[in-house]
Amino acid sequence: MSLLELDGVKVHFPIKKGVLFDRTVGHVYAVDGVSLKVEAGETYGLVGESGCGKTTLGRSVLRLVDITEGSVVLDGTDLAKLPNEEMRRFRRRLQMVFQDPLGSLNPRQNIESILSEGMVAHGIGKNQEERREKIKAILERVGLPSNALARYPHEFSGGQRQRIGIARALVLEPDVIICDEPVSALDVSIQAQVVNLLEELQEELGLTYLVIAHDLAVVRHISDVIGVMYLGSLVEEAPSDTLYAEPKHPYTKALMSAVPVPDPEVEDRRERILLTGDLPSPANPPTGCRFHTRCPWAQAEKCATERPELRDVGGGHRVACHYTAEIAAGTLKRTHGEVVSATREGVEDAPASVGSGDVTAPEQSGTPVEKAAVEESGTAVEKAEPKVADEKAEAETEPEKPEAAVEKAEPKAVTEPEATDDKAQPETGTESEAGAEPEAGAEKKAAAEKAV
Ligand SMILES: Nc1ncnc2c1ncn2[C@@H]1O[C@H](COP(=O)(O)OP(=O)(O)OP(=O)(O)O)[C@@H](O)[C@H]1O
Repeated sequence: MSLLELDGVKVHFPIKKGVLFDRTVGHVYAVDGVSLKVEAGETYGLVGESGCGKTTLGRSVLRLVDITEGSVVLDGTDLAKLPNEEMRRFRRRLQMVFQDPLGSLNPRQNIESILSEGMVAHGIGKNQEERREKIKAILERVGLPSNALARYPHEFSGGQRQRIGIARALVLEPDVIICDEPVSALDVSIQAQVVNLLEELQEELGLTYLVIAHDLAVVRHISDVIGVMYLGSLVEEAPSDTLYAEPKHPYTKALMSAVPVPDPEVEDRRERILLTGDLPSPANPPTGCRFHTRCPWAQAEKCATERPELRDVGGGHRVACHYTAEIAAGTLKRTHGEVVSATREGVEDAPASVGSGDVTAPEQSGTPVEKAAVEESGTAVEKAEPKVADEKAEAETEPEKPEAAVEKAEPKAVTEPEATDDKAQPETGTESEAGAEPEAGAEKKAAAEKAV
């Protein structure tokens, strides 16, 4: 049995109307029947356009959103069926690292307080002394100075704040960490360091990751298995190398065809598949195959009426398409869309994204994340080190202006029913040393996310 197994997970958000919002007039089919398995010690990468339901799926695993249907089984226990109290205990084993490190850290709490909170809630450490020692060790492990304990989130750079987010997950000794866009809010020069850190921690601590990202480069280098999501469901899943070498679903093919060839000396003879049309609304998804409205090979009737299952085509490669074999053999007529030859010029001019979404292709070799791939040589890690030192120096010598930091902590609407009833309430009266007046929304969000 796999460590984490999702079976037919659906998350449908009701659309409410009426003066009291008491009339349900439809649903947003954010996640619409996802089944996947994450093996212990491995990384499952989930990619897809903005709005395809990646984040909702990640949150459903932690039950931060209500699961409409399906099961989420962690180590033999179906989390979807657990009473709230028991689920809270299970949350220690499932931690989340968020995209916006500042927004998910309470600006009024110092790092020791932020990291201790979950430990106290889950009964880790006999006393604060013991917890502090553990926090210090973990801060050191994630590359932060031990004097970080008494400092506040705004005093750190973006990369350091993400390290704090990772440390907050690690102190609870989780089995699975869900990383939601773990590096997309970071400067590209810092991204590889954080990716490297996640990989090193996985090796040392035997962690299991579910990594959600729109950036194919990040997912490729960190994942053992990759799942491609489109409009609430998986359209393809395969071991990382297989998916990149042999994408079979038309949507994945289109994504991959936007990936530039890294070597400028190599002539790129591939065809680029340009998708037509926008991503349909998840409140009104197309019938049949969800992708048929944009698929270059969509065939009349069948694709518009029958929803394809995710079928195993061998070697752990699963594809949800009625015509996988015919498309691979080149025997199926293209019905619409455009295929252009990818001359080097064409590729370089082409945007590294597909359709209306924001799935971005890996950039040319030499980008920080590509460098992370050369870990065998140690080059990426070596290159990353001086920058980490820079980051430390930056935080020690030039703390960010509190006002600017607070501005960055954009409050997002948080609609996490479970989290709000959880214990996490921001401490009151503990204003930051710098006297920053954090926005209430940011604090609320941090409190909700911290409840994970
Ligand atoms: N609480 C909610 N109520 C109603 N609709 C929601 C809610 N949360 C998400 N949605 C909708 O569900 C769909 C999937 O959203 P989700 O955030 O999971 O997508 P995503 O792939 O993670 O996108 P992004 O990368 O932009 O975060 C979107 O159409 C979104 O508007």
